[in-house]
Amino acid sequence: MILELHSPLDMHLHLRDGDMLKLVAPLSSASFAGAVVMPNLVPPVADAEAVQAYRGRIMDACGGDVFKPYMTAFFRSYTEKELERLRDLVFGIKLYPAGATTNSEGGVKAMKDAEATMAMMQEMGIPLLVHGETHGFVMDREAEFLDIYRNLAEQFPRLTICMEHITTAAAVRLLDEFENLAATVTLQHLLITLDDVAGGMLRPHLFCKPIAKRPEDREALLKAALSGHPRLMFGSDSAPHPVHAKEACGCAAGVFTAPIALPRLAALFEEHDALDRLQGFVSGHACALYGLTPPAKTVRLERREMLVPDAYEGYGQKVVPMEAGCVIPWSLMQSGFTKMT
Ligand SMILES: NC(=O)N[C@@H](CC(=O)O)C(=O)O
Ligand SMILES: [Zn+2]
Ligand SMILES: [Zn+2]
Repeated sequence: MILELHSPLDMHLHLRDGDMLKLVAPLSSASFAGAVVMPNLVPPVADAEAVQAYRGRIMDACGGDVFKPYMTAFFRSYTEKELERLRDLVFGIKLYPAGATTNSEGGVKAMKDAEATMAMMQEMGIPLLVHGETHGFVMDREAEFLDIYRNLAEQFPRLTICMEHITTAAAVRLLDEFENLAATVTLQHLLITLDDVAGGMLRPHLFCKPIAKRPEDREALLKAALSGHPRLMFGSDSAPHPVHAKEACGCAAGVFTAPIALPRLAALFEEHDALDRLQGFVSGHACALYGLTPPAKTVRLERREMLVPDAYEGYGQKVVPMEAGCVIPWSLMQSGFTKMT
């Protein structure tokens, strides 16, 4: 059986930089027609020059693959002039609460400091993407942030606000309270709970932020994704860290899923008789919501077993994927169609 996906998009992707970028970019450009690339580099991508330079490095790393990076800038207080330059260069601006996750120390310390920039973004039609976590108890950080989302959605009704990588049933419910809220959900949060991360031996390659939550949260996320919720999109949040940073006492937060994302999503949606909803989840909803016209790219999957490598290595980097060593019943078909001829 062959499944064709038209212009699949990853709406939340970390490509990193340097040698790691060279290793992981082709693993995304092989599967997707484009991706929303996160700006949390060191230093963060926080001005027009940095956005343009990073885009160039990403395109070089993707080789000849048909792949459109939808760039983002790291949220800070921008002047109107800076935003006017950025709006033609970025898909959106990504807000990190200071210290909430990887490379977010330079993020927003108090939401009130962010309001002036958000008001201008609303007028300019620049989407706001948010890592929605407080600094509370680790299992409550997203739930506590929902009031902030509610206030922002009310204060800026014409601003599209994307709740990135939602992990709770409460966030799914909030999605239906405001038309200007959207959300991405990762592969891992449709599959695992905190029990998979820490219920037995601690599994560093399943640790990410926001942390995986309870079974009822996973069920709510899965139900919304399988039902084709029009404002819920796939965003892998594929977040590669070198194996020594994951298999460590202080384990970096991030799950690396880019190479298995589409085959594993096909298996999941097939398991729930929802394969017909996959196209919308990985492309249609995002295109409709944001008015995107991604490059035409047909990605073919076939029902042939894929053995997930123990690691991906190259350019002096080594990254362990989720489900390393496991068998997925779907595979990406190798086809020349995805290369620029
Ligand atoms: N999700 C993660 O656990 N980590 C991401 C950052 C982020 O998306 O929060 C990363 O860049 O490593
Ligand atoms: Zn995040
Ligand atoms: Zn992320």
